[in-house]
Amino acid sequence: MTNSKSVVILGAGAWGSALATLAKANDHKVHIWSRRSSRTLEKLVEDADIIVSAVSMKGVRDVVSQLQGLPLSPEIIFLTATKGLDPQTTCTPSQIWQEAFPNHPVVVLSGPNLSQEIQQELPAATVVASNVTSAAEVVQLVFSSNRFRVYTNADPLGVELGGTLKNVMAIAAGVCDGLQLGTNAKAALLTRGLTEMVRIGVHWGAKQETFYGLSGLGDLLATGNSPLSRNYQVGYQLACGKSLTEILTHLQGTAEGINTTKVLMLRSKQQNISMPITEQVYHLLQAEVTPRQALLELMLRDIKPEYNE
Ligand SMILES: NC(=O)C1=CN([C@@H]2O[C@H](COP(=O)(O)OP(=O)(O)OC[C@H]3O[C@@H](n4cnc5c(N)ncnc54)[C@H](O)[C@@H]3O)[C@@H](O)[C@H]2O)C=CC1
Ligand SMILES: O=C(CO)COP(=O)(O)O
Repeated sequence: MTNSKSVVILGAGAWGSALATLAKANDHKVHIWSRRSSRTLEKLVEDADIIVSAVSMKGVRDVVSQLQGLPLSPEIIFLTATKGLDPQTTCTPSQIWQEAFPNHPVVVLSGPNLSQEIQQELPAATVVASNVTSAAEVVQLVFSSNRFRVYTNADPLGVELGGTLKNVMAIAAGVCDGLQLGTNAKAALLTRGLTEMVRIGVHWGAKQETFYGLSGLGDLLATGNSPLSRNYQVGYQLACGKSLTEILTHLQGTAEGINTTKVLMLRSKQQNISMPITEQVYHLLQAEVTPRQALLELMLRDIKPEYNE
């Protein structure tokens, strides 16, 4: 197949494996690399067309610096699928990739994509976003199929922040369900959660409308309503009385929302952005409030108009 691409996926976790399945099903040559791989990164990326980063946030700087020392073809497209924020700089993963590889196109992939459903071959849709449209279109072709519908978007920051900020709201949604607060409360939480995501995202330079698409609202609905989401599980189990340490001992994989909440708190304080839900999730994760106290704090805030806060 002439359009077959060589795709190297960094990270053999749940998401890296699911992305590998999708690209392989389209007859692309796929190699997965992990810290435990026997093949060296240098050998693997030799003929790569696309390097996909599907490591968790804590591994991003590490893999970036490993690649920086290697001779890479100038044609290589970097695709980042990590949903997190750098604790040191508050940068997004794509900003880290772009800074390290300024002459390569960087594409962001994000959407309502619970990996277990994708591995079960259930249908899903996602977004690939880049400042370089042609690179986003190459990635779109690599992953599109009759069970994975891929849209392009020209707002990489908005697409990336949609998938990242929603993890904090997914923790809150898990709390809401764990406390059995009902459908009205859940609808209110997700709607006000989206408002909060838009507020911070737009302040950081993303486009408002991006948050109403698949990577914002779409992912918020998926993870805020699914026990398959690790972030939702953290919130749900906190509401059931477990400690964060206990939850993390048994959790399969990474719940990025925990780190993201801390980074958001730091940045929103510096920039004076109001983020009441994120703030309560933060206090809850620090064990400074109980789930019920966090709920009361939110319900008893000053009353105000729905918009123009
Ligand atoms: N699982 C899912 O449904 C989805 C996950 N994501 C995002 O993808 C990222 C990865 O998630 P999962 O695969 O689910 O997590 P996971 O915990 O299953 O896997 C994380 C991977 O990162 C690797 N890693 C961590 N630190 C590293 C380092 N220093 N060097 C090399 N590799 C390192 C781990 O070895 C592991 O392979 C997260 O940011 C997550 O938010 C995005 C969409 C869907
Ligand atoms: O981002 C995801 C689905 O789109 C995965 O959510 P969790 O990381 O909470 O499992």
